[in-house]
Amino acid sequence: MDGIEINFDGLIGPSHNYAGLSLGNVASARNAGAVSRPRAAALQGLAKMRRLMELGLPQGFLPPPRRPHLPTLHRLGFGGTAADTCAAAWRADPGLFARAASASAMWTANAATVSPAPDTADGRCHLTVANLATMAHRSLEAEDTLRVIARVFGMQRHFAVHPPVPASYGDEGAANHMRLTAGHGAPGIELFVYGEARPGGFPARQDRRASEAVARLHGLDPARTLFIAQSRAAIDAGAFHNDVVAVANERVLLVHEQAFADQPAVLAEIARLMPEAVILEVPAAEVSLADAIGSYLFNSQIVTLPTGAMALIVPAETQDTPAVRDWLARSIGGSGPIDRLEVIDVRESMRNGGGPACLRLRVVTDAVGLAALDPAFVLTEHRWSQLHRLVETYWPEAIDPAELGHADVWQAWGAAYDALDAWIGAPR
Ligand SMILES: N=C(N)NCCC[C@H](NC(=O)CCC(=O)O)C(=O)O
Repeated sequence: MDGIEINFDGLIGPSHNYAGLSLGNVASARNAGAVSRPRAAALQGLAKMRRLMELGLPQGFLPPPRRPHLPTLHRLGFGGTAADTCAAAWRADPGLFARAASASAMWTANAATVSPAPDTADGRCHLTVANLATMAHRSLEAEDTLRVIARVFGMQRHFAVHPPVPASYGDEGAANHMRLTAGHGAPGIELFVYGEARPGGFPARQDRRASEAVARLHGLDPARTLFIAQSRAAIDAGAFHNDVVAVANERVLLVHEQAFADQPAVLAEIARLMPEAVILEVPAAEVSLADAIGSYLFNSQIVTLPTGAMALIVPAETQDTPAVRDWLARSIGGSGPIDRLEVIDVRESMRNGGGPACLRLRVVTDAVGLAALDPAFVLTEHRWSQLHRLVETYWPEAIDPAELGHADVWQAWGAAYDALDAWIGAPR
């Protein structure tokens, strides 16, 4: 198969705010209560998509679901019109309203787990939507995500879309999944990283049983599938997803020395299964876990450019952290496997713990599969400009979380979703 990777970035929604909802995510906790800038946030996300398009890569987007999530507020006993429901929920419990209003679906690395066709038993690309069951605000995403993923990947000859695994087994999607392969279109090995909770420690958000279920649903070869325990040190330092301490692309694995519980055994097993793998292990002595997590070095995208060269798309925060900046200067380019560095600004998302890699769901397909995608969600230069204009027109400039439930705030979001729906062209 001639493998092509397309990234689907989450369009950052008009309700983007800092509510401090994610225990174990240090950036979310640190910025709780700060004023957010939804328009700037969405424009930063769009600029990242544009940069990847300029690098010659296909790019898609997934739209933000409507917030506040009225069905949840109704199920929680708030009723009447939308205005009544929101007013009552905000009055009764602002924290609960904030959960229903979060724009967290922007982090599409948590939308689904994707196994490309060369790895699966039936030769189709399989996607399992994540249940995101561990965090209340994120668990609201699955229903809408399933609907939009089923629409984008509706062509069943090429894609198989699975609903989330039962919520008793937390699944956070591609953020805890990596694939190593000689080339996108060749069979690969798939690595699922799960966490184990420590009493008193931060929550482990990926259940091993959920990962095993996804591997079964996708028809993966057990001999080419690894289930890897995340290190507790990483979880407790704030690596609430594996993609905060590791990232892979084709034959390259970039990983912090303290990412996995039994790292030497894991790396040996990877080398045994895939001798051509190139493992770039960053020693803790050079970049501490705290610096890795603070700068989001590993939440970078590694992409293969049309020339075959690889680029590392890093957040600007990596340049503010001396140990990380120096490691990048030493390690990228030259004789290493990653040829160039692209620094991008997604600071609004970063302040909620979402870097470049969190904002995208990568899907490997081929030219025929690419043509089968719903074109409403694939960007051309023209469609990117239209989306940019729409965000400039409708997205609010700032949100103070202390005012989240005020009617004028959430009503403005409604106008933005209506405009977006009209532009996309059909109900989602
Ligand atoms: N690593 C990946 N792939 N994704 C990042 C997700 C960030 C998200 N932050 C939040 O949900 C914070 C929302 C708030 O506090 O307002 C989370 O913790 O689930």
